[in-house]
Amino acid sequence: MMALRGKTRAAMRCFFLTQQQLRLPLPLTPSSAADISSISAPSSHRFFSFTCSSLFRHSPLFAPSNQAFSRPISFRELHSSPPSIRSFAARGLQTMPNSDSVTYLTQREAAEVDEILMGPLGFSVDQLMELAGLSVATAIAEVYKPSEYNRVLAICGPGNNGGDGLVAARHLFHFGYKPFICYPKRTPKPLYSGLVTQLESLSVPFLSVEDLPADLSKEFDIVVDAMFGFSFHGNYSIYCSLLISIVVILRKRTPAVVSVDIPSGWHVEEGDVNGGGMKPDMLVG
Ligand SMILES: NC(=O)C1=CN([C@@H]2O[C@H](COP(=O)(O)OP(=O)(O)OC[C@H]3O[C@@H](n4cnc5c(N)ncnc54)[C@H](OP(=O)(O)O)[C@@H]3O)[C@@H](O)[C@H]2O)[C@@H](O)CC1
Repeated sequence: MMALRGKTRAAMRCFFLTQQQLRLPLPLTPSSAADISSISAPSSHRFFSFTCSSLFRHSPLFAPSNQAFSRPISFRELHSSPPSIRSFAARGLQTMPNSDSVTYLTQREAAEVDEILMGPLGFSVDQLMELAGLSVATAIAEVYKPSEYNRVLAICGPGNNGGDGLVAARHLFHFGYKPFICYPKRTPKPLYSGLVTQLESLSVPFLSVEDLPADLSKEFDIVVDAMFGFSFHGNYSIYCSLLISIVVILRKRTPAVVSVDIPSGWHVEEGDVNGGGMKPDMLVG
C-alpha cells in the first residue's frame, strides 16, 4: 500500500505493476526505476492507493548482492516465490523518485487510514470507489490499447472490490473499450444498484456464469479480476471457485488478466499462500 502518514496528498497516487515491469533486471538501475515510475497514473488521476504493495510489505529487506536479484523476475515467479523475492515489488516502488513520501501500511494501519479518510476528512465510499475504478481503467488504457485489446470482461464480486470493477467498466466504455460484466452475486445496496443502472444505461451487457463462452479467449481480450479485495477470507465457495477456475484455466490463452487491488484469493499481507489465487498479468492498487 502506498500511503501517507501526515502526507495525504503526496500519497494519493495509483500504482500498477505489469509482467513487463517485473522483468526489469535487478538490482534496479536509475533507468529501470524510471521505467517503473513512468507507469504511475497521471496526476489528474491520482487517488489513494489501497493495498497493492502491502502484499509484499512483510518481506525481509534484500541485499543488492543477493543472487536472487541478479536476474530478471517474472510476475509468475513472483506469485510462487518466497517473501524475499516478493519484496522486489516493494523495492521497485521504493525506488521511485519521490520515494521519501512513500511508506507501507499493514492491513490494520490501512483500516485506520480508511477511518481517517471517511471520518474527519469526509470522503465517502462512493468517492473512493469512483477514483479506484477510474484509476483501474486508466492503468488498463495505459498498457492495453483499445485498438488492440477491445473486449473486456469484468468479473465483479459482491463487495467493494466488485464495485471497483463496475466503475472501471464504465470508464473503459468511455475510453472506447467494449466491456461486459459478470456479476453473479449482486448487492442490493443503492451504491451498487446505481452502478448497475449506469452500465445498463450504456447498454453494457451483463452475462451470467452460464452465459460465459467456453473459450473466453475467443470473446475477450482482457479479463478484469474484481472478485475479491482485502476482505476475502477463508476458502472460495463452490460458486466462486468455478469462476476462478474459468479464469485461471483460460488465462493461458486470455491475452490479459488485470486484478484490482489484490489478486482474488490472495491474503492481503501474506500473498497467494494457498497457491489457488489469481495469477494476473497486471495488478492495479
Ligand atoms: N475500504 C475502502 O475504503 C474502499 C475499498 N475499495 C475496494 O474494496 C475492496 C474491499 O472491499 P470489501 O471490504 O467490500 O471486500 P471485498 O474484498 O470486495 O469482498 C467482500 C465480499 O466478499 C465476500 N467474501 C469474502 N470471502 C469470501 C469467500 N471465501 N467466498 C465467498 N464470498 C466471500 C464477503 O462476504 P461475507 O464474508 O460478508 O459474507 C463480502 O461480500 C478493496 O480491496 C478495494 O478494491 C474501493 O472500492 C474504495 C474504497
